Amino acid sequence: MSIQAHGVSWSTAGRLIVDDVSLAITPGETVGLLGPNGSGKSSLLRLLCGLRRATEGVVTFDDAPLEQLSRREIARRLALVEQNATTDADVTVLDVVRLGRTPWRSILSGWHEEDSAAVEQALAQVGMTTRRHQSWHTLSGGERQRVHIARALAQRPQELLLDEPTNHLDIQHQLEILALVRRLSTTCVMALHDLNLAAMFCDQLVLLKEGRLAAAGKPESVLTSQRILEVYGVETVIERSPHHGCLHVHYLPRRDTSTQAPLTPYA
Ligand SMILES: Nc1ncnc2c1ncn2[C@@H]1O[C@H](COP(=O)(O)OP(=O)(O)OP(=O)(O)O)[C@@H](O)[C@H]1O
Repeated sequence: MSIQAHGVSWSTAGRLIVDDVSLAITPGETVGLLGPNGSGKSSLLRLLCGLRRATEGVVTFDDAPLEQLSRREIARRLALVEQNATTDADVTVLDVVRLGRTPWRSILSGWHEEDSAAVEQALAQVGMTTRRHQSWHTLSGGERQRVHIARALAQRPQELLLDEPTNHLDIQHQLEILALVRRLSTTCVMALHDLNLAAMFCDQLVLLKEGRLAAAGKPESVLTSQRILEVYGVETVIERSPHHGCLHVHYLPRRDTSTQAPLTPYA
């Protein structure tokens, strides 16, 4: 297994945020982390990469407890793309992507051909090659997101954790970034809100409800109408799309239970 969580819990300020979560992520898989707002997705991602220390349970990488790995070992093998990460420094796109090479360099080592190749490939993968000299502060939200992903890709990690990577992206770029993530041989775990995109681009899904694991497995076993109703309180009809072959979730308007009125449009 690549990453495993064994009965992981995290509490803060007397509140249990992540509650006894166990999961096993197979190398090379793309895993979607789903759940309503506040269900603990970001917190679990932070526990998986060691930014938070579990109050109970253990996270392992290739069966080694996370605590036994040095910061450098973790930084080399794992990259995290957080939501809304920003900087006050006056840096260019290239500067940000080059930061992805930091774990591979020491104070004494120079900048190598391999570092340049990784940076160029990452810029090309997110379609930002021609923007390399643009100031970070002048980028749109979606462009910043793509540059963050390029920084993570330049790191050439074994595991890539992404917190809502499609946030700020228009639909074309959402599809492009998720297709890119899916194509990578890197193990990817990403928090997502869009159930349809999760069904299209993930091998496995992990669904959280109030910090607990509600379901985990292939999209077909996790995304059922009954479960979506239990976890999100939303009625759905789920079918296999005749267009792309993946599950498609249709969200149904709320029924007016007081009048038993038929389904009405959201508007
Ligand atoms: N450092 C903290 N101190 C106090 N509460 C926290 C802290 N970090 C997270 N929480 C709380 O834990 C809960 C889970 O937060 P988290 O960000 O993990 O959820 P999420 O599923 O990623 O949510 P969203 O979909 O809205 O991004 C929230 O209620 C949040 O307010």
